[in-house]
Amino acid sequence: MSSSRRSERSPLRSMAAEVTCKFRLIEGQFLSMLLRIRNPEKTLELGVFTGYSLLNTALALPTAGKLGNQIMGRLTIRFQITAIDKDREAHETGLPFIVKAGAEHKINYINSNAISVLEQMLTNGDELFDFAFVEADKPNYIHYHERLMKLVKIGGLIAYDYTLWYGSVAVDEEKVHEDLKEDRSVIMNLNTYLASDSRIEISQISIGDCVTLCRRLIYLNA
Ligand SMILES: C[S@@+](CC[C@H](N)C(=O)[O-])C[C@H]1O[C@@H](n2cnc3c(N)ncnc32)[C@H](O)[C@@H]1O
Repeated sequence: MSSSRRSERSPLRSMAAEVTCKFRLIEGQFLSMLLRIRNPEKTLELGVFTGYSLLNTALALPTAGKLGNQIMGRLTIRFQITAIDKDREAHETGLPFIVKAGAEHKINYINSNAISVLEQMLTNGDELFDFAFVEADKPNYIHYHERLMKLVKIGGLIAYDYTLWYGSVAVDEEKVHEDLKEDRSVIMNLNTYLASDSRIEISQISIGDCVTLCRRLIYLNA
């Protein structure tokens, strides 16, 4: 892209950045409120980046029980959030803020590809989660969903972020910016998939760029 084209687009980009910040703030408040209402013990986050939603989650979780049980005289830490991301550098950038907020001990950060960690959890038969927040690579959302259907408790919640994809899913394709087109079609497929999945009930919350909440029902399709 030429420098003149770049500078032409910069006001739009800075406006988009400002809108995104506002989205994120409102979404963070929503996430905190949801967690305080649900009071989950064990949560999962796919896609941490610098940890904005992770910090919101950590601060919303109850303090009681953050340190686990006394087992044979030893204090074992029961992590309440398992947070997975392949970008360690981003996590390390945000980590000082998590430490400053006194929330680090609630987090079990795993630097890895999310699918392989979920597969490992299924193989190990790990304890199920009460809540999962998904904001990693959009093309894998459907693959995450299939695994989360087995890793989140019946009655537990899965939240998928960005399910309006900057509003593009509601706009004719020819009017959509080139940069958004690929993930728009991925998100449209996901939305159709979730809407027809009888193992869950869903609610698309028009907050930030939309969060789809899925409550796991009885596992119908064995
Ligand atoms: C939009 S950011 C997440 C934002 C974060 N939840 C927040 O509140 O700031 C997406 C993150 O997903 C991570 N990611 C993308 N694909 C992934 C994968 N296959 N496995 C693990 N992490 C992945 C990226 O490294 C990136 O940090």
